[in-house]
Amino acid sequence: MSALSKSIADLKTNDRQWDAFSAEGHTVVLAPPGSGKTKLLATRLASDLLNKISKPQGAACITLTNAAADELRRRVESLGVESRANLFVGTVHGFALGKIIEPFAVVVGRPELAHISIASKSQCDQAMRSAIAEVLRGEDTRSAESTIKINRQRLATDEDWAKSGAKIREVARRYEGLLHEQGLRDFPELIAVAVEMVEKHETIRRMLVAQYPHIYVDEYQDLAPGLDRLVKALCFDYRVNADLFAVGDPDQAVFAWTGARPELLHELARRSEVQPAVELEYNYRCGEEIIRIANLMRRGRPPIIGRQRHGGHVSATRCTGGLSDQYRHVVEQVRQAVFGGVLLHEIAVLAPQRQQCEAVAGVLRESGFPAFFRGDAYRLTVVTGFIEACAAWATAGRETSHYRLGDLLQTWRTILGGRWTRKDDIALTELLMDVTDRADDAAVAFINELLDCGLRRALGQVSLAEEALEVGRMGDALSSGELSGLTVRGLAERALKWDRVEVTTMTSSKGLEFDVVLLLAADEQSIPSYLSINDSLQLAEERRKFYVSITRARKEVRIFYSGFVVTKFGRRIDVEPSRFLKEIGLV
Ligand SMILES: Nc1ncnc2c1ncn2[C@@H]1O[C@H](COP(=O)(O)OP(=O)(O)OP(=O)(O)O)[C@@H](O)[C@H]1O
Repeated sequence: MSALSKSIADLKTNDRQWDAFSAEGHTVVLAPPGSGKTKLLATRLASDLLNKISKPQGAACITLTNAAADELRRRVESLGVESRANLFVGTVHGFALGKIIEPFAVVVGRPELAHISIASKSQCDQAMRSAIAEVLRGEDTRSAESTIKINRQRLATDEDWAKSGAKIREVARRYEGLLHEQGLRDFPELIAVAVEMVEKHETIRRMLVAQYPHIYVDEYQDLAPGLDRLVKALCFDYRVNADLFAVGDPDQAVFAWTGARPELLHELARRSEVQPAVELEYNYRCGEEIIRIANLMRRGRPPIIGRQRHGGHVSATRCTGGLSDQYRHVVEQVRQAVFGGVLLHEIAVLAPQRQQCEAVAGVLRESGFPAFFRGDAYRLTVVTGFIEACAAWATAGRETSHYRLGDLLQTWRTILGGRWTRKDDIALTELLMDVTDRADDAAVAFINELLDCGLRRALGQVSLAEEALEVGRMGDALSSGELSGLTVRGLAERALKWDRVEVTTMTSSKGLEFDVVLLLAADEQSIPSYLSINDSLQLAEERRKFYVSITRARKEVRIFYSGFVVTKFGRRIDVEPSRFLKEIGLV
């Protein structure tokens, strides 16, 4: 039996997955945690590419992150699908830049957009500060930046801007003007430009739909309104129409700060052109007790039903000595889990704040348990992940690094795209062999060598502008930022996925799964954050983060709280345990 037939046979054992897999027309799948959403999406995409979509047509599959795109690509390949020219699997930014702006900028009379430089975060911050100072001289500037950010991410209409006040709009215009004067644009503007190009020009819609007659979207609830507008323009236009297959879960929406709104998925599911939504019900990940607890948070929504895993454990422990006491309890739990046979990388420590993640990772390491917190110095993307993997292959021992040269060269060719020649493979291989003896050199020098080896040329493609920005952040972090001084060996360690406890913020735990989840700081004002308590939308997001966090575990969830929090000014405030702990009956 082929891998694809086996995967299809698995879906047949689950009526709802099978309904979604075999649905015709626009399809929306609501998929609670661990319900096989990724398996369903990969199997459907692979099956459509092999049986339904004949070359030269292809498909566009939009994911939330580059890491998710990578995982999906890997799964689709493992199901026997070869890559083809018109197969796009990537983020909405990648689609907007590489498939809309780059090819059609000249067609719509905006040739300047065919060669864009993306502003870095510090350039954006600087432009925003200057715009606010120029336009709002002496006025109240407190909420200006956040209002402008959210309006731009949400592609605000004239009416929305009018509600924010004329001055705010003027600041936004000045901000964009300041970036343009330096030949720069930021991502919200590029998404807005791409949406406008698609909405205004039927020719562009026709050409996109001809290339990508099937559009697949993963994690719809977390993708901002720009993607929603693109989907509507490409799938619900009465003249040209791509077929939509969208999966997501409004209950797991945790990216509101990017402008995403879970209601967009509900609205999509209610559209008359869309088949009645298929709601998956089985959970293949969590033990029964974890599912029971998760169902307490589903508030009237159909319960999820456990499949495969018995048992499960969820508990809350009060650590009266505050966070440091909670860290000690984490160390003890890790010790017990390891003693019980759990592998280190099957243990995750989750915390609401980045600083707490850094601190607990430090305490674990001091106690002799390798622990890793990725942090936000740069994001893990195809190219930054490739750079780390190259360092791992070159220094961690080729046999033990878990990376294969063949796979690295495959990614190298994908990154170089049409610019790849055989010489590039030779150059990369020679560089990696050479670095083997220089594991203690600065990682930043290694990145410069990779850039000289052909990576710089590749990153000049407009479609890789997002990657170029992230590699720039990586370089900055390694040369003068929080990772400065890191060696190639240190960089390699970041790529390893085994033999260490994973420490992550609650938000970044999205999409991951572990045997044991240890959740810190479950006190009021911390979970939910004091900043969200008076805002119902933010509070709902905090609740979803908690729900996402506990549903990462297969076997065990242990939650810690202290009965007090310490403010950033060092003041102790006595508080109740998190309201979510009360909601699930643990306190
Ligand atoms: N029909 C099925 N039969 C057997 N196993 C399945 C089936 N569907 C899913 N699984 C397994 O369930 C596990 C979870 O699936 P998957 O990773 O696709 O979940 P998910 O819905 O994407 O999770 P989340 O959204 O919470 O990250 C995987 O190990 C997958 O192989």
